[in-house]
Amino acid sequence: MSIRETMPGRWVDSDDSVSNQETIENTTSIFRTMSLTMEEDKSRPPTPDGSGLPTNFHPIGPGIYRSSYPQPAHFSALKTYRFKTIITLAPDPLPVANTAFMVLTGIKHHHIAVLANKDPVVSTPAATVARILRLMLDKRNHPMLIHCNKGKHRTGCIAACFRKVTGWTDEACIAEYERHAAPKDRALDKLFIRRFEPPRDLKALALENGLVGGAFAQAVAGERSSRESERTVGTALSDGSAVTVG
Ligand SMILES: O=P(O)(O)O[C@H]1[C@@H](OP(=O)(O)O)[C@H](OP(=O)(O)O)[C@@H](OP(=O)(O)OP(=O)(O)O)[C@H](OP(=O)(O)O)[C@H]1OP(=O)(O)O
Repeated sequence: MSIRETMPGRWVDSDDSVSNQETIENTTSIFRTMSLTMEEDKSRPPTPDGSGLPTNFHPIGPGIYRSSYPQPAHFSALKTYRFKTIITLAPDPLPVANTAFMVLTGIKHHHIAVLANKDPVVSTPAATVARILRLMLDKRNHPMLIHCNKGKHRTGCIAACFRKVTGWTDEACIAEYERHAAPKDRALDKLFIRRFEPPRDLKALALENGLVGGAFAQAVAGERSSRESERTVGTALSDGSAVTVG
């Protein structure tokens, strides 16, 4: 069930929202009436761990988080993270409450639609992936939340591409994707991840911004260490070879 079906009548096209002060005041009042507690909001069951956060909320690394679609009931918990940026990968127009939440908390929003990998001949263009990764690799945008509808497939693919840019092996990227998408992990998602070729300029950005190794080191013990990741990405840049990580 898409997010749109769970919140009927609460959608406006993103360009209808917050176009002027009056709109902001209107949406703010709507937001205030709509901000439900976890108990009141039946649009999504309370987060299993009782954290008040969206389901599938996880850190990708210091300053970068991933999740399912935030609901009004999650806003108070999300506020504690003081996000500077939210990237929405689901194509539907934003709910009014989400727009008001971001306006009220001064969050910069990027709405960049990513396609589900359900048809072998249809996938998200490389330029779109690169645009999202460039935002993720810029620490001036952190702390950042990136989300889709369930926080499994589209977010999982983008997170895996981010990992590849930061030097992870294909196997480690796919293992992490599977951890979050199981039991509905998709073969076409994994093919998308394997086929993703990290652009050299994004590798340079990752290295420059300290997003290779360290706290962003590959999680799978016994495989490539964070130092090896740094070497891999660094070598790729110094000798100009196009490195396909993994
Ligand atoms: O298995 P299906 O093909 O029926 O998939 C359903 C739904 O499964 P469900 O009905 O058991 O909940 C998926 O949710 P899960 O697999 O994550 O549980 C959902 O994935 P999703 O929200 O995009 O996942 P994220 O990318 O946001 O992480 C998918 O949306 P699309 O991928 O956009 O097509 C839906 O397809 P449809 O109903 O045709 O729109």
